[in-house]
Amino acid sequence: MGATISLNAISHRYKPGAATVLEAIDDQIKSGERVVLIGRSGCGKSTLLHMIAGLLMPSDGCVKIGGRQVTRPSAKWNMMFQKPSLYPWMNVRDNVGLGLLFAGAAKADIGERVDQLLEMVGLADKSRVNVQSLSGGQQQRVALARSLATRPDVLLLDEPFSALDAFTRAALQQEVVGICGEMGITLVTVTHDIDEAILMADRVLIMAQNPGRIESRLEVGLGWPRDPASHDFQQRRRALMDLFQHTDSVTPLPEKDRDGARLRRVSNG
Ligand SMILES: Nc1ncnc2c1ncn2[C@@H]1O[C@H](COP(=O)(O)OP(=O)(O)OP(=O)(O)O)[C@@H](O)[C@H]1O
Repeated sequence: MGATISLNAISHRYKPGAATVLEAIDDQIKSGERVVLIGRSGCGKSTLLHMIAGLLMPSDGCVKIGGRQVTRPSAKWNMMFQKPSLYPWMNVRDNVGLGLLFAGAAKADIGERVDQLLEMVGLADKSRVNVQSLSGGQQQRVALARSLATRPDVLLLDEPFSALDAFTRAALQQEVVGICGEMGITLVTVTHDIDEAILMADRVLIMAQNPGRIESRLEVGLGWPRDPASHDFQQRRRALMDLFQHTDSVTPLPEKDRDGARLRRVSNG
């Protein structure tokens, strides 16, 4: 499993004559690679992720997955959002199995696959529980299991852990990276968080805004699992912070954002 993703000369305006949101985006993501898109709010990260998911077509250029142009969503490239968007009237296992049901899988196969997935995400004992009675982190695990059910080649995450507490977030970051590694899934994650980027990426694409573009790239070059307290992790974190600050300095920021940027720089050392 896994598939290459090529971003070919992508530019985008939401309407003819409107501002250019993305300009000349080019990148080749290898099969099984874990890539993080990072950048300031509004630089076009989600727009680009929606294009990879086939939810939005670029004005110019194209996305290819496994060499084929993406023109629509598919169960082979699944997207997970900040809010898990589960069906509140269903229990855990029915939510997880829904994609397989739509894909026409046999009931027995669905049951077996759902059991495996619930085991994988640590929710085997919650199988018959209604999803509304789960914590935010548990609901995200259900969404993760549902995303993995159709054995996707590509998993796309749009800030999926930002609403969770720090401990749950750290556990899920490591789990997702580990599961995608085991299954060979190509993983693209959007985040604002420098630590999350170093924790989850083989390679980080740093985006600048006005118009949105890839300003620089960082090969993280650390093994798995990663220890945020280690010297090497902290060294990569600083390298990414430097690139991020450089990107800020070449991008004129709106006045209202400047204090926030300065504060973040101070607090991140
Ligand atoms: N449906 C839309 N119609 C028109 N403009 C849009 C639409 N969606 C996003 N935009 C604009 O495109 C730009 C990029 O938005 P996008 O959500 O991709 O950025 P982002 O980097 O993901 O931001 P954030 O980190 O805040 O989620 C912004 O200026 C936004 O206002």
